[in-house]
Amino acid sequence: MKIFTSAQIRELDRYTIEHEPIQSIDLMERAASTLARTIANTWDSSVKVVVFAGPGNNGGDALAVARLLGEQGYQVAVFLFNIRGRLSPDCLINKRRVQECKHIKKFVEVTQEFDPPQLEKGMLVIDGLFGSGLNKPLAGGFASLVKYINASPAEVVAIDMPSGLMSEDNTYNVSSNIIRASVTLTLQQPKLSFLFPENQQFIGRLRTLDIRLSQEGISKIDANYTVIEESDVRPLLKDRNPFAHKGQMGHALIMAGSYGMAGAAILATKACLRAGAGKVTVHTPRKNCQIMQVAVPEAVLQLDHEETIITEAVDTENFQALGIGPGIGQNEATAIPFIAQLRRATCPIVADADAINILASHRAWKQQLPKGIILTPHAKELDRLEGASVDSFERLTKAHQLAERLHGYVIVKGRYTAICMPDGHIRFNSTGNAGMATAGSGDVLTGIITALLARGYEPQHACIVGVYLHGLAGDLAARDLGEESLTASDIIDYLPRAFKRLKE
Ligand SMILES: NC(=O)C1=CN([C@@H]2O[C@H](COP(=O)(O)OP(=O)(O)OC[C@H]3O[C@@H](n4cnc5c(N)ncnc54)[C@H](O)[C@@H]3O)[C@@H](O)[C@H]2O)[C@@H](O)CC1
Ligand SMILES: Nc1ncnc2c1ncn2[C@@H]1O[C@H](COP(=O)(O)OP(=O)(O)O)[C@@H](O)[C@H]1O
Ligand SMILES: [K+]
Repeated sequence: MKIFTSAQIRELDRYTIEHEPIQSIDLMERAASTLARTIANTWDSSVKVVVFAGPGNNGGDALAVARLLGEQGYQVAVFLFNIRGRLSPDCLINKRRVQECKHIKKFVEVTQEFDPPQLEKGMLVIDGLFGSGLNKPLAGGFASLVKYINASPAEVVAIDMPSGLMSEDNTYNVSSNIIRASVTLTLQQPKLSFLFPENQQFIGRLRTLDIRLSQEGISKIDANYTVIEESDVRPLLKDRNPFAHKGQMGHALIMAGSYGMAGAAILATKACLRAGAGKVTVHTPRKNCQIMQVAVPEAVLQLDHEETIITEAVDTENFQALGIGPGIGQNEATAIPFIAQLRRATCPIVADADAINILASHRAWKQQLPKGIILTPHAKELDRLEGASVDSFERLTKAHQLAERLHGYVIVKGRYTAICMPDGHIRFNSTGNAGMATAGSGDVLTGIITALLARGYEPQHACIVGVYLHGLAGDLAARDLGEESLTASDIIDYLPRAFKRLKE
């Protein structure tokens, strides 16, 4: 699914109007009837409704919703904010329709002074002040109105977007000037800012309503952001040749673990085997020998000559992929061979966890990374690597610039893990759940992506399939076990079911 910017939403609007063809006022009516139907399905006509409409098309939608609810017997009071004496053409038409509607008993057009209505518990506020046309954060009277609504005990339904929230960049926004909705009814497609954790407080429960914008327009407009869906992943999966032998299924090298962190090596290695690699060799400190042999008997051990940390760079000619970093620590005696290893590797690489922390404390090394490298930081690791960010948008921007600079892939892990591609595209994962917020989940992802690279997946496909499968395994595990008790090992245990589901 594509995520469009506000400029692209306007373009898609225009495309639909021109090619369906449909009058823009009728498109607004179509959106409004979908909105009104959804509201009526949740709140019956005993609820008192207060509609706040702005001067643009978001306000136009809200006015049309007010009229439609009025016609269905809801008691609706409408406040239209027309401070500059300028309404969008469709907002103006809907203002007249509301004025003519005998079911709307209270209609106030605010041009200067505003005497706010009493908002009580049990009332429903419809927020139609601003949507995707907001061009700067709210201030002044609108900011005061937002604060007033937020302070009230009434429930708030936002049309398209909570007013005050920008579609993409909220870096310089003021959170107290943004509507906190309990439900957001967004039109056609979620907006980029909805994917960020800090914005969930504004959005509440999100519902995406299909208002039948042109499918042809949607496919023609090239989006920089997309959400990965199952239908994107299925065609990427490789078959296993019935005559396959393990030598053809990819030999992966995992460099992981230090004494006390053998678990990271175990999780990455097990996940790598479960994700289909033909053979997995683990390079790990000597002291991990016994535990590795017991925990993952399928893996081949390559022991470092040091007891407790990794201190060697090794030949990768016999391997088709290298996964490096989980639990390796940040000792300088590990850091030096680590960068040597990256320079020396002849196969695709996934670098995670301490690998990223080492790079963060040796900034100059970032220029020496091989092209096509896959980095898998969580938000904090990315902050260490690229400097602190004030919000997710800024962090995503930095990740995407890093991917372009490195000609590599930067996977920022989280609820909607973002894969930043070297060509500037960003693909968001849709699978996964809060049960996966548990130590070791990231090590499992490293193992999975390493296996896919070893199997011969193109790096971009290994990233897409890897994050999707990882989240899907987590979702299938959570369905059976619940989120609370989920462990990283459960994600590995459910990988077979995730593959099976995608291959069915
Ligand atoms: N393709 C779609 O998704 C459709 C969108 N529609 C609606 O149209 C909306 C977008 O309409 P518009 O482009 O008219 O934009 P909005 O209605 O979101 O806002 C634009 C108006 O707000 C003013 N404005 C912007 N920022 C401001 C600020 N910081 N302070 C004060 N005033 C500010 C602008 O000058 C303009 O008058 C969507 O959010 C949606 O509700 C629907 O009508 C139907 C189709
Ligand atoms: N709330 C969540 N929703 C979806 N996925 C999540 C959530 N929390 C964590 N995950 C996933 O779990 C993994 C956690 O990785 P990471 O933070 O590196 O953990 P660790 O360092 O403990 O292994 C990531 O792939 C992330 O996307
Ligand atoms: K709104």
